[in-house]
Amino acid sequence: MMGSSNKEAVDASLQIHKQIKVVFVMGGPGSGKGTQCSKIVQEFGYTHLSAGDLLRDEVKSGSENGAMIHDLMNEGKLVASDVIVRLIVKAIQETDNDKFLLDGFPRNEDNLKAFENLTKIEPDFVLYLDCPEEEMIKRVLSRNQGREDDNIETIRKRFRVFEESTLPLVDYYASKGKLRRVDAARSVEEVFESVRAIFSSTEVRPRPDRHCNCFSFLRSFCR
Ligand SMILES: Nc1ncnc2c1ncn2[C@@H]1O[C@H](COP(=O)(O)OP(=O)(O)OP(=O)(O)O)[C@@H](O)[C@H]1O
Ligand SMILES: Nc1ccn([C@H]2C[C@H](O)[C@@H](COP(=O)(O)O)O2)c(=O)n1
Ligand SMILES: [Mg+2]
Repeated sequence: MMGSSNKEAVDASLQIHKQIKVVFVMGGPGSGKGTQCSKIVQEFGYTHLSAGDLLRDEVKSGSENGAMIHDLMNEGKLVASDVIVRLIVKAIQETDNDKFLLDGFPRNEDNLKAFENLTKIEPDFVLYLDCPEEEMIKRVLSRNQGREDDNIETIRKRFRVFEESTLPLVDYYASKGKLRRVDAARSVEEVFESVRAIFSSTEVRPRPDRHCNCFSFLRSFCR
């Protein structure tokens, strides 16, 4: 066991010392979080951090937590908050970008508290991909990405965890006015139309007319 002062020192070294913008991307298993995040990355330049992928990479790396993470994921259960939060913070520290999509995080209140305690970061907003369970089950069962937890028994458990632990957080962000809900039961492109509108409205864009005027003034001055 790590002594408490030693643990505080490790926590301090994990703090994020840069101004960053974070968007939480929430939705049930198979709602399309990963799919939409890839498109947001292409169009808006975010870095995509999938909590599930970070855990799967940790299992593959053969780390001391790997076996424990593997077993929990295959039972459809959640991994301890400090484990996933440390992986997310490390990934943010190692990335030279200032805006991040946290896909599949937070999954419960304890995840959120651990993240807030360590980083003091509040999400700009929360994107929620709202999809009926039958559609999500259909998508996950035909995903074919070799995920061990994509079997009907584990999927059912993942849905129960989503309903019991994650949906209350969705309601919490709705009550704070931070939730951006999208109907995810449409085609990938239709869903992205709605997602694009949300991200476009939050981007601070340079005012091109002012820049153009400034450059044309400089050009005429140098002639
Ligand atoms: N709008 C959509 N319509 C039809 N299929 C979709 C749509 N969005 C994603 N899919 C497909 O559904 C499957 C699940 O999508 P994706 O992996 O993006 O979901 P996810 O929310 O990240 O799931 P998980 O929480 O299990 O990681 C993939 O095979 C993907 O290609
Ligand atoms: N905050 C998190 C995120 C994910 N997990 C575990 C449990 C999930 O079933 C699994 C796969 O996640 P997905 O790729 O479906 O987003 O990872 C967790 O314990 N805590
Ligand atoms: Mg995913």
